Amino acid sequence: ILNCDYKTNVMGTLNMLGLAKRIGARFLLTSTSEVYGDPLEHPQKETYWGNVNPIGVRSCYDEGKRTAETLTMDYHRGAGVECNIEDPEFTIHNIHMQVRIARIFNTYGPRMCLDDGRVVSNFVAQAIRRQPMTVYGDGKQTRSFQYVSDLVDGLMALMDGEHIGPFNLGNPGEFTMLELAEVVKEVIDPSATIEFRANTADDPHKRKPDISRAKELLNWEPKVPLRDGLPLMVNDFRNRILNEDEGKGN
Ligand SMILES: O=c1ccn([C@@H]2O[C@H](COP(=O)(O)OP(=O)(O)O[C@H]3OC[C@@H](O)[C@H](O)[C@H]3O)[C@@H](O)[C@H]2O)c(=O)[nH]1
Repeated sequence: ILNCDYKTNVMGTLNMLGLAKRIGARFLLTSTSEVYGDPLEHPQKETYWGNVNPIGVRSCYDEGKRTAETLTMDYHRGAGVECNIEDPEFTIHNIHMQVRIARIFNTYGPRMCLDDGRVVSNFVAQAIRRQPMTVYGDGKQTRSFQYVSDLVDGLMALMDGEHIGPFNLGNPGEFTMLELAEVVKEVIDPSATIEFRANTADDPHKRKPDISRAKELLNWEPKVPLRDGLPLMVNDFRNRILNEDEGKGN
């Protein structure tokens, strides 16, 4: 049985590349900072090949996205070659597809799933519900959090521009999980508490995008720092959690 991540990222990408090739569409691959694995280079540039465990519990996602990048570049270079051996002329159509690749770093914002398990949505929902924020491991691992509207601007600049990528799309503002919990406390509830839990295997120790390439070639950089973006997400989460509670008759 194949893990869903692998099916989506490999077979899904292959199906969509085939469709894009058939209809002549420009193809956007929303790849991920996870292609860098537990990085030995910091911050991460697009030229870094990464440090991914090929047989670990996150491998289906990480390697699935890495394979998706490989397939996308192969289709771009014309590996989606079409030949017909029954054709006496034996014609070969070497089709070079228009592709774009974004490596998306941790992103947050309104309308995220309340319970998808990601750290920003977990901490915000927990603090609003007056539950302890669950910090995995020692909380000293870092991530760099991008507000959703910055990501959308970056993706549009990428699709409208002439460069293939890959491009890192992320906010270089880097926080430990303990620092993130402090910001959530400031914004939602100064009396919020934290609770330590075991971390998942192969969790990257640090992550921060080098966005020089996107700045130079896409003329893009994020505008919304965490302390400005978080309150916008909190309003939306408060409303939805309140509606949920009312729905239960609480
Ligand atoms: O409740 C939580 C959840 C998570 N964490 C920690 O927070 C960090 C970030 O975890 P997340 O699950 O939010 O995000 P990850 O960095 O693992 O992957 C994320 O970034 C790249 C995207 O492609 C992935 O889809 C996205 O989930 C990890 O170190 C994790 O251990 C907590 O401390 N508490």
